[in-house]
Amino acid sequence: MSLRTLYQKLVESHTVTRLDDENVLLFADLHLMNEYTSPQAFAGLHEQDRGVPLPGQNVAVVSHIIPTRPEALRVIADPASALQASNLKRNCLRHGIPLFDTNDALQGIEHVVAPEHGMIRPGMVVICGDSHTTTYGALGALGFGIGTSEVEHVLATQTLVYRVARDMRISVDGELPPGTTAKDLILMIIRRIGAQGARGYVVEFRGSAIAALSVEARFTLCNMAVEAGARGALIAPDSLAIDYVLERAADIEGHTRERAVAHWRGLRSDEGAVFDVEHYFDAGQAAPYVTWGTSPDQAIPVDGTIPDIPADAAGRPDASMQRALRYVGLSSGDTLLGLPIQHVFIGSCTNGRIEDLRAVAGIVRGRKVAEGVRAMVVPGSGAVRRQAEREGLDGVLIEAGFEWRKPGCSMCLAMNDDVLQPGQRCASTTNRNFEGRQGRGAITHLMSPAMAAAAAVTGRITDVRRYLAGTQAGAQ
Ligand SMILES: CC(C)[C@H](C(=O)O)[C@@H](O)C(=O)O
Ligand code: SF4
Repeated sequence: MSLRTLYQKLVESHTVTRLDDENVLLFADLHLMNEYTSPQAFAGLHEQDRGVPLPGQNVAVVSHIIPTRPEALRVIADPASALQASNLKRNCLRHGIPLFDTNDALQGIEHVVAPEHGMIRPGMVVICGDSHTTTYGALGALGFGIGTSEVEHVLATQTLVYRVARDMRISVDGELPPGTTAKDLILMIIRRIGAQGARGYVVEFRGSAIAALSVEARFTLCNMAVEAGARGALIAPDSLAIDYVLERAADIEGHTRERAVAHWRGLRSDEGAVFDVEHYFDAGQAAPYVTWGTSPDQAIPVDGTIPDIPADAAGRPDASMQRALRYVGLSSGDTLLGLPIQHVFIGSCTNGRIEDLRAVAGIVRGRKVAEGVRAMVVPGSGAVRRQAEREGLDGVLIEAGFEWRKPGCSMCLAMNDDVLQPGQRCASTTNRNFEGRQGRGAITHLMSPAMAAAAAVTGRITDVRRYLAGTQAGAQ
């Protein structure tokens, strides 16, 4: 038998039938939904009088449009958004689909909620009408985003017409230097391969630096693989990933557990399997990365400078880079160190988990949010929020001057009440810095939670390494 990659194995084990040279009908073990990309899908389903054959293999959340102010009862003020949420509820009730509704204690962002309840298991295919479904590769599950019409197909059949991707392997060896995280690593990778660098590929991450990452850090990495255009991300499940799942999947016991673990341990690319493209990185080269522009690949080490504008053969300067620089109010040669920010946002499916909040609390403990800066922490889910409160992190953050919010997508994208004003500059732990992403005319600088925390207390983009005990590195 020919040697196969983990990706090929997952596709093969979920192929109901091969449709042609490029496409298969793929079975989805789990289909996640949000209020934003599901309404038309349900409407289409109902028009054709179809049902949902496997409602228990679907789960829905309300996350994008909800307010995150810490009121006891959250009420969605915008009528169109309120309708999306009530439609989702009605549709879920009608079909018996489990829902994490606006005011449920465990509500949150889909990509934070699903893994923390043990719903994501190695070897699964997980589909969702949301691009950051690649997150689940951290547990050895093939996750990817789809469009609304495809959501309808998955609801009706639990399958999808799927064009098989090519295989890319990204090997990362070496050790992440102090003060750097998985966020810095993925920003470094995206910067090198480009925002379209993995387009058409599913990326398998491997190497000693990947093995050393916590499961939550792996979520961050796989979450942002889509920002390099990847159609999926995978990390072969090791004992760390398997333990993470077992701790949360209460239904897997006894004999089933043994069989599951044996199966999960075998989920890896065959030795010698061929990848269409390979990239190699040294984690030791990572530094705290910050984006300067309007695409996630426009990133530099915090103590670096914004590159020159490249020109084509005829000497014409790159128009998209010119436009990005104009939008963010910066120039080639500028450094980001010391750049004043007005807002700090900690949260999202990239960096809204408990380890992220611990990292933030670690920096801001005993310090204050700088004068004139508005800083908020929006936990990725109710469970994260509760855990943080159990650890007293909320107290540390509130004492420092942060707003302690309820879970949701919040300021990751301006689709709810949390929106920046034009011209405001935000240090953000999210995944996209597109024009207007956090509010019309607002400027987003992507960075790690620790870096965003450092920006909060200084009011400027700051090298977090200056806060590491016993070092002067990066001192401004
Ligand atoms: C709203 C949704 C379709 C979108 C996505 O697909 O990712 C959003 O979550 C985002 O992060 O831009
Ligand atoms: S937190 Fe941001 S990236 Fe994640 S699902 Fe919500 S809007 Fe998309």
